[in-house]
Amino acid sequence: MIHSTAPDQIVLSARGLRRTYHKDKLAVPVLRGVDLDVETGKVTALVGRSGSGKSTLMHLLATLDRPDQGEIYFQGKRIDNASRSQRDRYRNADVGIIFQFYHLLPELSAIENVIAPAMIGRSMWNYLGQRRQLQQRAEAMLDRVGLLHRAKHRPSEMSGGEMQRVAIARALMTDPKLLLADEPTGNLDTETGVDILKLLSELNADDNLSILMITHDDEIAASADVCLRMQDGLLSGKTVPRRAA
Ligand SMILES: Nc1ncnc2c1ncn2[C@@H]1O[C@H](COP(=O)(O)OP(=O)(O)OP(=O)(O)O)[C@@H](O)[C@H]1O
Repeated sequence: MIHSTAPDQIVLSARGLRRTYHKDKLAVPVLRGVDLDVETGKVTALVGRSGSGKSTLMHLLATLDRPDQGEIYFQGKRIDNASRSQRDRYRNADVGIIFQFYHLLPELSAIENVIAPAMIGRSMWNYLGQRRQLQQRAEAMLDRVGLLHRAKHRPSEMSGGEMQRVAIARALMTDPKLLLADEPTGNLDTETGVDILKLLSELNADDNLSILMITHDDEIAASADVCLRMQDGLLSGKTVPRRAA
């Protein structure tokens, strides 16, 4: 165990996670027994050299992939072996997920992209009944990320920073407790990256949103509350003082 924090102060935890990829009869053990505690209300950075398994771990934590061994708990409840519908609920509502390359749908406007995941699993009638509420919520989230004026723009008409803001607004639609971010500034210039980090920091401070963020950037890692390092398929962690903005 990395921290000796009380369970209600841990939003997400993992014990003994193992994941081995198999390619051309070759076994590539990537995670060799990862223990992890993500503290509630904190920004946690996940660092490590390229290929060390950060994205593999993030995929397991997001239930986009399953571990070969080990357990994952969200707010004390086991999720890695939960039913498909429980895992869908966790992935679609309990956590928000953002990626380096935004993963927006190119044919949809910003606001349609923000609303789109809310349509998954709803019948058309159910969606139509709640359309006004979803629209209002999406507008509020776009406003929260400073992008309401771009609501009708498509991704091709937006900058990288703007697209990442749309992705963040989309992730916030369900009022998640935890944001999982895989290199959220990795595709942005330094200045835009700083703006996105400021926004994430505000969401953490104002809305008590817990954040787990993969980063290659030492400065970003140093600005987090906790920094976890992936090395040789295992995690080591330390708490760092958050630098004054
Ligand atoms: N589907 C897969 N099949 C086989 N090997 C894979 C697969 N996905 C990842 N790997 C291998 O697993 C290792 C870890 O990959 P992963 O993407 O988790 O690393 P990372 O730390 O996120 O790297 P980066 O910082 O470059 O994004 C790498 O050696 C990669 O080649």
